[in-house]
Amino acid sequence: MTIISTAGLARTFRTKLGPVEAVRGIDLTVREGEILGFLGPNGAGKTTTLRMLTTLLAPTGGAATVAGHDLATDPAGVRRVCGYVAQSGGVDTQITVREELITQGRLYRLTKAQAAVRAEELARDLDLTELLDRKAGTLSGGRRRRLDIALALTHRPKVLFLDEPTTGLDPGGRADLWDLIRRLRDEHRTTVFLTTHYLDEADALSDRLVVVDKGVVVAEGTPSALKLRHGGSIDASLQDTFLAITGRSATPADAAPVAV
Ligand SMILES: Nc1ncnc2c1ncn2[C@@H]1O[C@H](COP(=O)(O)OP(=O)(O)OP(=O)(O)O)[C@@H](O)[C@H]1O
Repeated sequence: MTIISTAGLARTFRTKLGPVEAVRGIDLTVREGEILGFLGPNGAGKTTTLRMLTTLLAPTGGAATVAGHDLATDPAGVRRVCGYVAQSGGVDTQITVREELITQGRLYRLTKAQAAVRAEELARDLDLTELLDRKAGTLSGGRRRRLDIALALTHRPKVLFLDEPTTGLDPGGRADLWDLIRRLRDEHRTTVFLTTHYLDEADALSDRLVVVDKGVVVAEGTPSALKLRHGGSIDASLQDTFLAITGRSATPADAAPVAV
């Protein structure tokens, strides 16, 4: 079943130097319960698309629905079914993991008691139980990212949007996060829409890939299908395949070692 569908989704920014067509017309579908890897070179329009699909940014053209809710006419409905973890912000905070989780629950209008129960559930699901009474600011990068994901899952969204979730993590932290993302799909049937610059990550995690360049979709399919079609063979690397599709490398923000 289709859970996200976009048609000609577009966003032009007005700047002093003139209009910037960040997203020129994205047509894509995402199926319920899949992990979709959303790839593209720097500046291709990935974050802008994510921000539109999560209602943080209004489109200037086209249309989209998320779990049956129309972006333009029912943004509150879209927000109810989405969780969004933005690129790492490096937030340092003096409050505990438990307090962060409870505050988030309260923002979603849970009672104090419900928010406390939900905090425990989320901590259990995301292996944060031992850390509930630690100050959030003292967590390692990987644990902080797990907390960010826990916060985004407070209202049990059907779709989780992750913008470069493993950037800056060490190999162990990346591997843990991959396991977590797979578990969300397998145990909760959560649809995961993620962007990454790490092609090994996209290859290992994604059920399907959508490649964007200059604000439009330039290729889509399973990792194997894309390798066969664009890389020349099913054994081609995703690096070579990506290069064949876009003419550019995926230019990771830093050269992270491979997690397996
Ligand atoms: N608020 C803004 N005002 C003007 N231009 C913007 C704004 N936000 C993004 N852009 C431009 O839109 C284009 C797409 O940006 P976006 O951040 O969506 O790309 P991206 O694919 O996520 O890039 P990266 O991989 O580097 O994170 C870029 O040229 C960017 O400079």
